[in-house]
Amino acid sequence: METEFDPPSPRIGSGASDDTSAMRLESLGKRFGDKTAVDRLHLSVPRSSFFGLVGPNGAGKTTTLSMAVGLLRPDSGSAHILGADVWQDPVRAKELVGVLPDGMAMPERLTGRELLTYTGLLRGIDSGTVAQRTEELLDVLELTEAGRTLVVDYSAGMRKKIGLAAAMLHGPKLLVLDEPFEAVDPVSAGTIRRILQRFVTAGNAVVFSSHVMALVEQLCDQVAVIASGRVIASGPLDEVRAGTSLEDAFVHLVGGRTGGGEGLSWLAS
Ligand SMILES: Nc1ncnc2c1ncn2[C@@H]1O[C@H](COP(=O)(O)OP(=O)(O)OP(=O)(O)O)[C@@H](O)[C@H]1O
Repeated sequence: METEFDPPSPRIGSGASDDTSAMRLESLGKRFGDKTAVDRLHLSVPRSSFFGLVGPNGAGKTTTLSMAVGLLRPDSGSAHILGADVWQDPVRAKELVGVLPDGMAMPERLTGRELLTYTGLLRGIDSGTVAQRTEELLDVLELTEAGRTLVVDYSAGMRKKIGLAAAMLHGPKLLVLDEPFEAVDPVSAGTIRRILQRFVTAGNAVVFSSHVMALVEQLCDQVAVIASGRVIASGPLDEVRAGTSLEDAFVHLVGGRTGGGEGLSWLAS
């Protein structure tokens, strides 16, 4: 297991020629005013891995993932996706990655089907392939009916699913998903899990953030814990949880408070 005090592992190299990582972040930094959201963060995601990113609220997960995929410009450091520099070679990097951002802004006045068609054509995919993939994705994600509904009328879970479909449409090699299971019903969550597992089995990689430790334990072979904008532990799931549950390891690593029963006496009276 790597901790922030360990020397960088051999996986964390430098330069685009190191192609052993699906995603490699080096000394990534971002400040918002006085607030350091991401603090010289290093992270290496092996190819063919199902990688879970966990951390307390405000730890910097969304900011990190946004910089990793080219949605937010870092103040410092670099991000590579399968050897492509996200900020020097954005077109190549964006061919390789599919992204489900947190709270993604969507064209609200399109139907789900139109959204996927528009996304595919913008990606430069021929219209026949776009039409075929669109129908397949709508079917698999149980959105066939919703394909005729305007996105503005979608529920939170439907938004996640159509966002995931849009992320997968161009056949990326890496999926970066911010809270992909949030607000998704259990049946759809099972479908998404199976789709992602097949994607990884085929040699691709998934990075996703979640607050649901049981889900991360169930799906991921690799995990990183982020706190205060830094990776405080990273590596194979079994090494990070070190014989305990991931939840216990998480609380231990981030120094969680065990209290909560004291105070708020007015509420319990
Ligand atoms: N656009 C912004 N402007 C100012 N501060 C920001 C902005 N985006 C994020 N932050 C701050 O940066 C820190 C990291 O936020 P971030 O959203 O990356 O955390 P997170 O780990 O994804 O949190 P959560 O688990 O609650 O979603 C927080 O303190 C947040 O308030």
